[in-house]
Amino acid sequence: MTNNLYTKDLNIWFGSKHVLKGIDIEFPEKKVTALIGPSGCGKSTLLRSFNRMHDLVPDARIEGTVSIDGQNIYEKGISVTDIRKRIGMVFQKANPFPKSIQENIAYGLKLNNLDASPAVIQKALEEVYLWDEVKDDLKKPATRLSGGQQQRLCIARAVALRPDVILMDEPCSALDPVSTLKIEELIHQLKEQYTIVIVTHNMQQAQRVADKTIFMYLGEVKEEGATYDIFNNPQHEITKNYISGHFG
Ligand SMILES: Nc1ncnc2c1ncn2[C@@H]1O[C@H](COP(=O)(O)OP(=O)(O)OP(=O)(O)O)[C@@H](O)[C@H]1O
Repeated sequence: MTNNLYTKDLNIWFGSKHVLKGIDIEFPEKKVTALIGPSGCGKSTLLRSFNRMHDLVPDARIEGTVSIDGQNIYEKGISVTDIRKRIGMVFQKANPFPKSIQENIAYGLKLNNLDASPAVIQKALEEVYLWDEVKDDLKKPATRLSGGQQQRLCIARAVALRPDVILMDEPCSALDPVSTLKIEELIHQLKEQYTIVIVTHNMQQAQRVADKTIFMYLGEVKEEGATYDIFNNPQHEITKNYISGHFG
């Protein structure tokens, strides 16, 4: 059985607005896939659908399949907590809980009845290269960390649950260039263990981090392929115009 993430004829509406139209895509395992496209084309809506973030949006309607490990995450009776354990999410703005650094990691572990021992917390912080920076401050509020450190803590929080997939919605857009570089290096390391899907407006970033790139336009997938090919040999005029910065 494969734990590949894929969608089949995925359609999403908000009220009468048809926001995602017949999305059929596959995310290669233990690779980074970038979702790019102009503002409002549906990148975040797609990303959020992968861990059922639209469940609480009253006028959202979802049809089609989002499959992980051969299982449709929208099937009746599936545990959303379990889905979110397997498909973690990191947001645009770091959102640590108003708790200590160690409690930020322990919280999700306890919620999922997993080992939340100091050794497990240390390992998660080491994986995001934060341990050395915070090991003497584990009981201090996470909100005292810098923006980049907070974002790495949020990634550690996701990693601690040993997910199959990590979703990242513009994870560097609020960060300075040095912190951005650290997150990009971290993404390179993390893909050895996790499938990563990243939404980014930054074309250089997509080229630096992504193995595969998907260009979306008006709620549809216009073009997809190896990142090098999308940026060096786009098949559609609209992709070419977008990646060369003619609109966005
Ligand atoms: N909860 C919601 N209710 C109604 N409409 C929504 C909702 N969320 C998103 N939309 C609409 O869906 C469309 C796609 O939005 P989405 O945020 O997915 O685009 P995006 O490509 O991620 O844009 P950006 O790059 O600006 O973040 C937009 O027209 C947006 O207004």
